[in-house]
Amino acid sequence: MAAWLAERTWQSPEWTVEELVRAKGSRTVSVVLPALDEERTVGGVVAAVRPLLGVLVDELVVVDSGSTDDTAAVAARAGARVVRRSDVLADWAPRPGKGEVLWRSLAATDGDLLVFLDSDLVEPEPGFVPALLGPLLTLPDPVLVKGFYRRPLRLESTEADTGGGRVTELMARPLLAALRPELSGVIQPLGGEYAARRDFLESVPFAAGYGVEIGLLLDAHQHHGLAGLAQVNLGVRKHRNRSLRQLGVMARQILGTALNRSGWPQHTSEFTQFTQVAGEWLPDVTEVLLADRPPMREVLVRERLATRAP
Ligand SMILES: O=c1ccn([C@@H]2O[C@H](COP(=O)(O)OP(=O)(O)O[C@H]3O[C@H](CO)[C@@H](O)[C@H](O)[C@H]3O)[C@@H](O)[C@H]2O)c(=O)[nH]1
Ligand SMILES: O=C(O)[C@H](O)COP(=O)(O)O
Repeated sequence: MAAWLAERTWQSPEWTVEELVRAKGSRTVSVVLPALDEERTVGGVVAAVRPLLGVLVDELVVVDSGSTDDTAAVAARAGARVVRRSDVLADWAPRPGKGEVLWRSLAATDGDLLVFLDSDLVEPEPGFVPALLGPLLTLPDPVLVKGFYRRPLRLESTEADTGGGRVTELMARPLLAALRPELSGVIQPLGGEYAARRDFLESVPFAAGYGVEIGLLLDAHQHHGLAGLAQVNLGVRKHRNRSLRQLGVMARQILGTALNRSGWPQHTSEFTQFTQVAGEWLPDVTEVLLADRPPMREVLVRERLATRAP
């Protein structure tokens, strides 16, 4: 792990866009933003990537996860192509959650490399995309490049605040240390800003909901070893923070995916939390979906066969 950390961690990524365009050659890049009700922030994230379109980036797609606000219109106005989750894979009824739209994005785009960025980022940096692409474009072995950053807990936090990433620090990193200690050098295992090779992404299952990042990390390591992973410093990341209660459900989903990848299969789970109503503590049960979607390569082969059938 120490050797990987030294060799595959870029503390100050310095690739220029020109260098990366040269290294890219004939390969293509799709940038994908999953979005559920992000009308306030999605335009800013699209605007941060838009200047790279036609230069380093070949397509910029917002995959809408069933928003009921103005996310799709705002994203389109800012210059992204908007894909609704029901626009692709018509035979697969959409499921809720982030993993579902990332999985569908593989069928909605055709870049050789994909970059995922969350659309709730506040003050996103234009340098995120070039930095994430650097290791994929300049080295032969990485298949997955994770971003890392300082994470303030609140948008209004001071410069020194590092209190964010509660699920990351209190669950995901301890869990990896127990289940897959080789991955202890990954600074932000859950981060939503990462880049990957399409051939890798199409070869693995996609976990439901918020399990998708830990699933991809564990699978990249399982199939490609530490050499398949890299991480780059993206500076500071601010986002819309969720409540502790919402993070509890997220943590259950991430735990389910990690256990699925470790020989304890789980497909759904009832997760009970408690709320105090008029002095009484009442249970509140959430059905947590833990089932994976199959590798997209298999799905596309089946789709092609179906369209060829008489
Ligand atoms: O059903 C959903 C839920 C979320 N999102 C989008 O996914 C992104 C991240 O979702 P968010 O709820 O903001 O997650 P975080 O609280 O930021 O959780 C962190 O940890 C998660 C678990 O690894 C990752 O999925 C996130 O990217 C990462 O930022 C945002 O753009 C959302 O709009 C969807 O598209 N569909
Ligand atoms: O990545 C995480 O740990 C969760 O998104 C929570 O992040 P926060 O504590 O910064 O809200």
